[in-house]
Amino acid sequence: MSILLETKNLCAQYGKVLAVQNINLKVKSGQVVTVIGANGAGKSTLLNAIMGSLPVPGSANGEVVYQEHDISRLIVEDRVANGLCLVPEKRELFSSMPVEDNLLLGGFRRYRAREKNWRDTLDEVYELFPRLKERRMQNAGTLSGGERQMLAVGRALMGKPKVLMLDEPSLGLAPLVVREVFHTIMRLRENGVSILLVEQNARAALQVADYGYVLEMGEVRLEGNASELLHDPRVIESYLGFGKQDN
Ligand SMILES: Nc1ncnc2c1ncn2[C@@H]1O[C@H](COP(=O)(O)OP(=O)(O)OP(=O)(O)O)[C@@H](O)[C@H]1O
Repeated sequence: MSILLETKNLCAQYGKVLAVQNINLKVKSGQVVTVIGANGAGKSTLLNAIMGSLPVPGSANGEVVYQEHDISRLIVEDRVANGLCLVPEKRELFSSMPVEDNLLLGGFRRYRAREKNWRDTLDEVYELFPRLKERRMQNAGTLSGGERQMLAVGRALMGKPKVLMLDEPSLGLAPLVVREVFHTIMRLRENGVSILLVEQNARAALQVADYGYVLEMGEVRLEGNASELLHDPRVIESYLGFGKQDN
């Protein structure tokens, strides 16, 4: 399996505060890789550093290597054009616009690049999320939490990303909807999308992932095959809870 995305000694800071340091992470083609960790561990910062979307440009150093090219100096738009896409924790939908317009905006870059058949992806997204098709004329701001999450993922898929980065996709969702979200992640993987998944719901994340990293205070403390991490006493004690089933 070839390495699609890799970080080499990636660091990011806010002013003088180092929020993530020396992260060496790999996403191989077709894999789901998860980064788990407590509040404030640096998970979102890591995704933003990979995407080039930190609040202050240039506040990351180290390398982001994508398909063997160092992309760490590219602006966000160019990283998107290369095939990276981030669904941020806040989803950032256009609330006063209908579902379908939000989705079409996700394909705007491909439209502008005169990519043929870019609109066909809309049917693929509707096939994956029939609920969005039913609600395609409804304003995004009136959707339920789970539907908003589907729309955020659907909009990202309209750009045909090769690596989809998801920041806490299960946040604030009811257990049944969380299950649906993780089911979707498995379906995306079957469709050939590689996924970098940041989650506080460690158990569910490790259950769908191939490989995992445990982030503590900005540093990788543990890494390994997800199935091994699920049984690692340190992970169980700190992130899974004694005998606790999240879903
Ligand atoms: N814009 C910012 N300015 C200053 N400090 C920030 C900023 N964003 C995040 N931080 C700090 O960086 C650290 C890492 O935050 P980050 O949001 O990456 O953690 P996280 O693991 O994603 O947490 P959570 O699970 O709560 O979302 C925290 O101490 C946070 O307070």
